[in-house]
Amino acid sequence: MVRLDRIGKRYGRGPWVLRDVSLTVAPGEVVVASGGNGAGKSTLLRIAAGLTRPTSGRVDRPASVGYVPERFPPDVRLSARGYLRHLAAVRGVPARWDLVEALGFVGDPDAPMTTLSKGNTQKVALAQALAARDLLVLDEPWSGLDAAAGAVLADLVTAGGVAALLTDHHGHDLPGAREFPLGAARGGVVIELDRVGGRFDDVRSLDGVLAARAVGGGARVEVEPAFSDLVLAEALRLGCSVRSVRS
Ligand SMILES: Nc1ncnc2c1ncn2[C@@H]1O[C@H](COP(=O)(O)OP(=O)(O)OP(=O)(O)O)[C@@H](O)[C@H]1O
Repeated sequence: MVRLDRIGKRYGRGPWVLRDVSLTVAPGEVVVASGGNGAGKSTLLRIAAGLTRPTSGRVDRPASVGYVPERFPPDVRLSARGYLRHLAAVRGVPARWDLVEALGFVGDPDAPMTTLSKGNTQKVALAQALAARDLLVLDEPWSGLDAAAGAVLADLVTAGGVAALLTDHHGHDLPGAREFPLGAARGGVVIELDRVGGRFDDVRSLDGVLAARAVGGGARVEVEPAFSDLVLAEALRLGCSVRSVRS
């Protein structure tokens, strides 16, 4: 499990990005950090993974942590197989090429990573992280994945039994996942919708939507308070029904 206790973070003398944030993610639990752009989600994940030091507060993290950054470093010269082997050796975990295959990798495993497509690069990055034994920290892990790989990833994250902390701008449906709102989303209005179905992307892209998550056939949407009437009206116009509104 990972425990963040009253974490604060500011970069240099800049404003506080995180203040007094406490979060525990237990084994088998999936937590999705949510909030608008700049709310501090990636910062929180980097702190949880041990890549950024908090300015205040304390972090207890387990030994075996897998991390996927929002953007894959562009200068990795290794092949896909070489990269996986290298990171597995560094982290003391097995090199799980089977996970790369499960995600539907297409390409030459021995070609340089720089020649792979974005989605196939992401599959290799995910596979090295998913080999971790205790904690997964995944920043926008669906980025670049096709629908089939995205569904496999959702299964791997929820069935793994390890603690998982992630971000997901696209609001994938992850059964049992808990949301952890940050920044502006804390003051947002939460609207729960039914009968969203295939119109999820239309709802998510409405003006004023800070975060949106598919839940079954519906959605949970966090909205800037000034836009809540507009979002409600547009959601109804799209054919959704409103289950609840909370501010
Ligand atoms: N290395 C850095 N140096 C200075 N400021 C930074 C650094 N990294 C992040 N920040 C600032 O911290 C704030 C939070 O950034 P962060 O990337 O954690 O937000 P986020 O919620 O992940 O945003 P997004 O949804 O846009 O990815 C932003 O104002 C950002 O400019």
